[in-house]
Parts: sequence; C-alpha cells; structure tokens
Amino acid sequence: MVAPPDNDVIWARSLHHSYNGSPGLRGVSLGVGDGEILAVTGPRGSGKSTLLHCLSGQLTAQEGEVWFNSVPVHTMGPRLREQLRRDRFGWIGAEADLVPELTAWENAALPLLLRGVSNRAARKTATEWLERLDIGPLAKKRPHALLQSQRQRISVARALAAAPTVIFADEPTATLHRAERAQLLRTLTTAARSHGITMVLATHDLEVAALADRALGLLDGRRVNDVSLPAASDTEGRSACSLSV
Ligand SMILES: Nc1ncnc2c1ncn2[C@@H]1O[C@H](COP(=O)(O)OP(=O)(O)OP(=O)(O)O)[C@@H](O)[C@H]1O
Repeated sequence: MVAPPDNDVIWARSLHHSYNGSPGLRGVSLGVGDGEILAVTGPRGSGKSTLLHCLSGQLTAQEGEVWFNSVPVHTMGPRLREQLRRDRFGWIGAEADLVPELTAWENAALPLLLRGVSNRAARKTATEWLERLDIGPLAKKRPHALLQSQRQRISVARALAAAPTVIFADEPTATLHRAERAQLLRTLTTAARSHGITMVLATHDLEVAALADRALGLLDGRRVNDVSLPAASDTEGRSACSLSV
C-alpha cells in the first residue's frame, strides 16, 4: 500500500464497486487538495453518488483505496469510519434529511451535540449559521412547517456548523428553483472557501460545476477527461469568494 501525496486531503486509487454485478464504479482514482472545491460531473447513473459514498466512508468499495489526510479509510472498521464521518466530514444530499421531531436549530446543531459540544455552544453556532443562510427567524420551526428550500438551507447550515474538514455535497440543489439554487450554492462555496473547507460536489449541471475550482467527469462508472468548465460569472463563480459567510 503506497501512501498518497501529502497535499491531498482526499485521495482515492482505483475504486471499483458494483451492485449485484451491475457496475457503479470502474477503476476511479482522484485526489482533492486542501481547501479545493472539486466538482464531480456526469449524467444520471454515471457513478457520482457511489463515488461520494465511497470517499466519505459510507460505503466501502469492493476494490481500491480511499485515504483521508494520509490515513487509510478503506481499512477502517465501522466504528472508526463513523467517528471520522461525525468529526471531520459534512454531508449535504439532494433531500435535506432532517429529523422531523427536532427544530431547525436543533437539526443544525445535531453534529455538534453528537460530538459532545455543550447545548449552549451548539445552539449559538447553529443559530449563527441559520442567520447567515437567511433563515434565522425560522430557528424554532420544525421541518414539516418549512418549505423545501428552507429545509435545504438547514441541511447546509448543519454541514457548515460542524466546521468539517471536508463537505461532500451530492446534488445539493437539485430540488430547488434556479434562483434559490444559485444563491444557496454561492453561499455554500463562499463559506467553504472562507473557512478553508475542502469540498467534493456531485452535480450533473455544468453551471453548478462552474462554481468549483476543478471538475472531473464520470461516464458509466469510469473517469473521463477532466471537464472544461463554463466561465463562472463574477457574482456566482470561482472569483466570488470575498463574502464573509
Ligand atoms: N443501491 C443501489 N442498488 C443497485 N444499483 C445501484 C444502487 N446505487 C446505484 N446503483 C447503480 O449504480 C450506477 C451508478 O449510480 P449512482 O447513483 O452512483 O450514479 P449517479 O451519477 O449519482 O446518478 P444520479 O445522478 O441518478 O444519482 C447506476 O447504474 C445505478 O443504477
């Protein structure tokens, strides 16, 4: 087993994974640098979600290696992987996946509470992120009382509040309208940049991928040539990293 380059936070070699014989990933290798935002693009079924699940330790690839900060993840047992996900990773999916019984702030604070942060400190941090995401006044509402776009903001607040080293975002704005999508993505990528968070962003949308520093393409579970991104506009793109969210 050869250790990965020191400057890659996430590094994967030759990942293969199939579902009952049907291939999900076929030999994907990649590295993500410290603080880098990498977009993973490709059509539906190309393997983006499978790749993010493998990189984030939710799924162990049948073959291949995943390393986080030069520590092998693919050889970790379930408890260590759980701890790694809780303490160092954030996850944002297409659906907000909130706990229905908890309020907005409790949902956003959940990763901190699970880490043993005091209720008071976790509430303060979660509330600050809800405010930055323009949903501060909804902090005491439960998910059923909120719009899909507001629930998704809570899920973004939950990921950012935990100050993770890496955020994995799997089609985070796929269910939102165009204007909401642009605003939420801008806030997310700006916050990641200003807090030095590394991000792996799966999307089938090249306009979304344009917010990343770099993009790699998948097709039928294989890596294809690195994708050339459309020029990002000054307000939404890679240059828009000066907001202090
Ligand atoms: N749990 C599963 N059981 C069986 N097959 C699966 C499962 N998850 C993914 N697959 C298959 O693996 C392949 C890759 O799927 P994956 O969801 O990783 O792609 P994707 O690019 O994220 O697609 P989408 O954008 O639709 O989510 C597809 O052929 C898919 O049908």
